Amino acid sequence: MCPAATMSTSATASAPAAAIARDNSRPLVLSGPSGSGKSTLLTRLFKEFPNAFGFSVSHTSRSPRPGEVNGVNYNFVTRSEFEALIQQGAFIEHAEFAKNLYGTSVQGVKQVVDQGRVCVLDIDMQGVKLIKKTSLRPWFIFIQPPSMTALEARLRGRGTEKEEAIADRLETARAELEYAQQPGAHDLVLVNDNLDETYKRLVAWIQERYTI
Ligand SMILES: Nc1ncnc2c1ncn2[C@@H]1O[C@H](COP(=O)(O)OP(=O)(O)OP(=O)(O)O)[C@@H](O)[C@H]1O
Repeated sequence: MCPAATMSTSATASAPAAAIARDNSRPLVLSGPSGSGKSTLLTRLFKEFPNAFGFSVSHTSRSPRPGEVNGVNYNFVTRSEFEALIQQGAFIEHAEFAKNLYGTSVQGVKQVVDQGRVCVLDIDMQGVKLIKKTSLRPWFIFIQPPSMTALEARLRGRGTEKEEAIADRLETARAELEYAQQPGAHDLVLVNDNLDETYKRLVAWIQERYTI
């Protein structure tokens, strides 16, 4: 994997478009500290290109809530089915929350590709490390906050976390930023200072690699 290109709104470096084969079967992985702007950027992207992208449907062992549809909100399976899938190596990542298992499966990613969409994964650093062990060949984008101070301000400004959770997220962010410094960790590092500029650079980079 090539060293990541780092782009802030003032940088211009990018690989020549002609050198890269467009391949919509390659998943697009977005990672970055909580509060760095992943959801904001993805919301814009899905709105501008409504038919181009899709999220994979996760598996869960929890029961469906009223209105939830199997295969749409989640792939609902029993706990023993979930555990069998773990044994078969079906999951890129899985975790337990409130006594229920949740996971992202290789099959779930392939389903999105089969629907003719680019599969987008918004995952954390552990997920990035795990997906690298699969045969899915994703592109990796890291959304970097301009500074820890800015990240803290955004997390507070969002108003969705308690003070303790903010401290936890900042601690995790330090580890994620450190990992992102390693050569080959990501294909693109986007410093999200000016949102409009970051979004433009994200779209330009995606359009060099996918037909959307
Ligand atoms: N470039 C930017 N400048 C200023 N504020 C921004 C910018 N990008 C995003 N924000 C704001 O920062 C906050 C965090 O962004 P967002 O929720 O998209 O982060 P996230 O990376 O998806 O976090 P999480 O992983 O916790 O879901 C939001 O309130 C968003 O409006």
